[in-house]
Amino acid sequence: MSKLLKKPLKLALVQLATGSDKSANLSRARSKVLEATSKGANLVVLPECFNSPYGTKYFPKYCETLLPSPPTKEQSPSYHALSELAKEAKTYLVGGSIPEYWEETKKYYNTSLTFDPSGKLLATHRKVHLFDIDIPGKITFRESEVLSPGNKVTIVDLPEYGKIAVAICYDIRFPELAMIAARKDAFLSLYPGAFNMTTGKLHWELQARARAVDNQVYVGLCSPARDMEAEYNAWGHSMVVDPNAEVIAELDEKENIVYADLTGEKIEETRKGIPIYTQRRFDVYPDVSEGKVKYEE
Ligand SMILES: NC(=O)CCC(=O)C(=O)O
Repeated sequence: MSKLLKKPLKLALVQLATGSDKSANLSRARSKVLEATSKGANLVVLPECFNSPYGTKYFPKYCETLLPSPPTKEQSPSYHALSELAKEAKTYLVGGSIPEYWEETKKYYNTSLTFDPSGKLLATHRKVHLFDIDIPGKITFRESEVLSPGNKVTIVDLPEYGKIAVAICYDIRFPELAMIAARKDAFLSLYPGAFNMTTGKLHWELQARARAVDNQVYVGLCSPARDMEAEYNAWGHSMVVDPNAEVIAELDEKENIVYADLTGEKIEETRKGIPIYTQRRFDVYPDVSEGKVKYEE
């Protein structure tokens, strides 16, 4: 038996078609998550900003209050919809992300909630690296105009399976998060994410495969479906990459669900063949998972 992934796990990534109607987004997410679990999924993932359009002007309009936890239904309909759905579908559920407003600090965050099959909240990840880029003539985006960053690495223990890491979209460009999680025995790094038509083509698959090959873990990227009528056109192409950095499941840009069967044996086999795990030279460079790291485990 593998120490990292104790038994096989069926992962499902829901590439949801999202729109401007929050309650329609929530009910569409419900039907897709139930579809995924009817096909045997044990862990289901929704995309970044699954309950709203993606864009800085939408964060204040669609935000919900999560603290103090648990919020009331009025404060966060999405929290309750996700919790009830995880329980109804009897699945671990990484609820993509939603815009959060924290009254105490008057700050907005891009926040992901993970629930267990009893509907209990297991973890909260606030996007650590905000998506601020400027590629002239292609795309300019500044999440930091509205959002504040989160401040910790999120590792979630799924007791029957093992540990997973959750981060959000642009976080994938910072290899430290996945590396730290892998060194702390996570078998999978998950990124609800909405890359775009410029950087999606360039870097979406590359980033997924890079995090997998660096750490010899599974990686899952879950995008919204592409909507060419929306202001922000998501790349789509939700995918699962194995510990050997091979893309084992991938969608095109349309709404759909992608599945992959993850095993501990695949991780062990990869690490045995190319044993970077025992070849690291912490006498030459520091281990980024040691020292000053802020975690939520
Ligand atoms: N929502 C995001 O963080 C987008 C990140 C992105 O497109 C990138 O290129 O990175």
